[in-house]
Amino acid sequence: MSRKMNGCTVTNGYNLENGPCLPSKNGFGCNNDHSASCNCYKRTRYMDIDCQSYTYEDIRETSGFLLQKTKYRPEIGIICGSGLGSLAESLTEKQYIPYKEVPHFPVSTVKGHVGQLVFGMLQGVPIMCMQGRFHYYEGYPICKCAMPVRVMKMIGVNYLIATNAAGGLNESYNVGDIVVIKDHVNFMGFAGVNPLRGPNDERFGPRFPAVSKAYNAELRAAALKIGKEMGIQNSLHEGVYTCLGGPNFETIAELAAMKVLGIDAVGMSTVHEVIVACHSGITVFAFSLITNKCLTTYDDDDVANHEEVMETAKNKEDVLKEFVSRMVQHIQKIGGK
Ligand SMILES: O=P(O)(O)O[C@H]1O[C@H](CO)[C@@H](O)[C@H]1O
Ligand SMILES: Nc1nc2[nH]cnc2c(=O)[nH]1
Repeated sequence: MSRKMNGCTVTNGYNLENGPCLPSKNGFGCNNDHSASCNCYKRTRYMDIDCQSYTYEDIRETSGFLLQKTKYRPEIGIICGSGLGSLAESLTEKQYIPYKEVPHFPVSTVKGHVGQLVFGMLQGVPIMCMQGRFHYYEGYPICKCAMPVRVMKMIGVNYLIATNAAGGLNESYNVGDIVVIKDHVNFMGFAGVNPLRGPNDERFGPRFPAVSKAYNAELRAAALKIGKEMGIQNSLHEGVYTCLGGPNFETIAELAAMKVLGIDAVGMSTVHEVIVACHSGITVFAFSLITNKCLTTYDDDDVANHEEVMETAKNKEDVLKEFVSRMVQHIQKIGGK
């Protein structure tokens, strides 16, 4: 059945003359060029849900809302990992904005992720902090999990500190250690699950971004120096992180395979955020707290569990607050406001 929609002749949702055509959910229609910036291209049925990302205008609406709500103009953003929400509590003059009040924002569904933005000051520096992140296993498309990073960028953030809880696969790691991430293996990306999949709006960044230097070398070196100054150098490492889709923890065979690939820490987050940060020109520093040792033999009695993850995070909150606070001080020194 054919009818006119947004200036296109549409048959069963498809514009047979010019390609697929549907109105966007906002009611903005096709502008007939069917380019990546055309709403009909972005909101069409031929594209699967993982590609139906937020438009530039959506992100502008979200950041505009936040800029109106807060007096802060942060250049540094922090994402708190599982059980690491207390990092936001070290900010002073805090302003909380629950995700559910922010236009287009997903909401947190995981224990240990409060689900609010915290604006405030740390070391005299304005900070935007996510107390709760989004994971693929929660059911959000991966581009939506990474969407807040684009919002950060539009607000003026140039440095991202991404934190996470992870299983230690490297045998030299102990529970409670910190791993400065020097690189990642994007397993989900191997299967095409990538936050940049879908039409690319060049205003966000290039179609084919390089990510081989995603984890800033200068900040990594600074982190190791700060670790020494804090006297925690024996429990501080540099390593390779990977994100699996979750929500189940790994099998013994999966962990054995990952070990061969040189992976040191295993989690279910961060990689999508780092890719989007890199795409938009944000400088990244990321670290894992090793909340549990990956169990790599069949005769281990234990099994991985989220309670242990949360408990370890709680036990390490003071040292992590100090570590992050010193990193912020360093970033401010080298250029972040
Ligand atoms: O990566 P963050 O959010 O720190 O959380 C990690 O801890 C949870 C599992 O206990 C998973 O969500 C995993 O990704
Ligand atoms: N995938 C994964 N995520 C984690 N988050 C915290 N610990 C773990 C773990 O052992 N595996």
